[in-house]
Amino acid sequence: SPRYDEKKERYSSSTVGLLKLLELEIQFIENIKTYTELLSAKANTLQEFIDSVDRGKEKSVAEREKYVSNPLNAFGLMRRTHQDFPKWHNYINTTVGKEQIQSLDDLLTKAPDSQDMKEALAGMKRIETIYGLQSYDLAKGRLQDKQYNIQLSIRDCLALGQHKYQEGDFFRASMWYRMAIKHEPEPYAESFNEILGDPLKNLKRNYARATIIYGLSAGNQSQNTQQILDITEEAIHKSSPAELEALVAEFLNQTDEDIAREMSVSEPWPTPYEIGCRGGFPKRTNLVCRYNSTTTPFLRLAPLKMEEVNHDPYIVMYHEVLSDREIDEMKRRSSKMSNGWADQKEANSTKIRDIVCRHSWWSEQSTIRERINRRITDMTGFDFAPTEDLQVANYGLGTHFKPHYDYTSDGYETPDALTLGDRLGSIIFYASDVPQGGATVFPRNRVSILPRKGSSVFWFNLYDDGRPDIRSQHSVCPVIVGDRWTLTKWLHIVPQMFVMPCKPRKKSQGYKENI
Ligand SMILES: O=C(O)CCC(=O)C(=O)O
Ligand SMILES: [Fe+2]
Repeated sequence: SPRYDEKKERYSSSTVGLLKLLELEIQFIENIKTYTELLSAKANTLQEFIDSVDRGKEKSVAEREKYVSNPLNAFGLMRRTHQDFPKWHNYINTTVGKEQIQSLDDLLTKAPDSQDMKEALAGMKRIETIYGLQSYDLAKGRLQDKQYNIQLSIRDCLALGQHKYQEGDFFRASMWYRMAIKHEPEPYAESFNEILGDPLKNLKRNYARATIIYGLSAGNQSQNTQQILDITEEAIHKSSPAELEALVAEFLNQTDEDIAREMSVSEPWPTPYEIGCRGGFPKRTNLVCRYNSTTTPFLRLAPLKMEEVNHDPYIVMYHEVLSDREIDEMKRRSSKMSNGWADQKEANSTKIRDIVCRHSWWSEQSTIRERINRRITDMTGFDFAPTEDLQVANYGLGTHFKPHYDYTSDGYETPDALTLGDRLGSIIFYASDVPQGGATVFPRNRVSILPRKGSSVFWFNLYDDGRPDIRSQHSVCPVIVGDRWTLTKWLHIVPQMFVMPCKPRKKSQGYKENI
């Protein structure tokens, strides 16, 4: 596959990008609307011409003879065919809406490329698998316990099925083909299929194929995938169209729920990360909320609302620490965003990278940035220059951050690491609410935090003696519904030398050597 083009506009990985894509579609349709109006105007004019010279009345030879026998008719006929015909011919030959066609050409160059489409498919797959959602719910606008008045089209279901098939996920491929088959006919299918292709072509065959492959591989671990593909191909090849039709009818006779349950028996158990994303961690009862008025002298005047999230390792939230005005300004100052990768180690690989979100460094000097940096010092007691950069992130379609560690020994190349040392602590400000999905999960501590606009979460990545604490592993669950914005600050160890006492490490902390 082609190398990733870093400079190309990415739409799928952030709501900022998706808004640009929506704008692109609006402009595309606007141009077609104008083009269609011009096309209708031309057709109207031609209809007026037809009406003005309607020759329908002179049907028989006798009538025609009578018509041309009159000099007034004969002269008119001569003049029209000599003078007017070439002009009508010219008119017909003129291209309608040249300007609009040019604009459509230009807009097409900005359309998402295949990488962008792959990222969107990967995002949809994350929403489906990490939350354990069913295709029949997704297809009908049901996301978890919320029903939306949105339906996927036949072509949407088909594209999702084809993606799963290519990925070798035959269970979900089969389910999505099934959704496409069961989809009610779409309006204008006859004319649209001429242009877009018929989505039902070979669909039943592909449904049967995916279902058989899944059935064979679920019940038979001894054969390899290629053997199973060959056996399936032979079986399908041998079946008559009527036999294939009967087989599909048999599958379709079962309910979606039954067939999904039957087929999902060999699906793996959810991982702790997935359980956290699904809200499956037990509720905590031994935690308190209080006002923090001790970290810095300033806080004695303006205490912060603090909520304990976890005692060991220490994870804490602060509420009402970022105002709407600050959020607006933060967004205004972060227009140029680039893709982040969930797996930095594969940064040079040509295969599709796991997109996190779009982010940018807020590196321009501003009083508001200094104010937020000072607030971080108030919250954490950490010392650093109030002119340090902050990172802004915006998530998109099913984008996520898989479980990782913020300390540099996990392979993150940070330019600051050499001068500032490792990332001792991390603080995330939530700059938006996220209605569904997008939790920050600490799988090893069974902690799941739902983003709340204006709140922040703070934790340590290292033990007191500076060694990595694997319990700080955390992740961002895929966003299902919402516009997730965050502001991140990594707190480095070197500037803390005079603030943090260097305590010996406790043996009881489950410390693991060199991970
Ligand atoms: O946004 C979040 O909740 C966490 C982000 C994160 O882990 C990171 O940027 O390193
Ligand atoms: Fe992180």
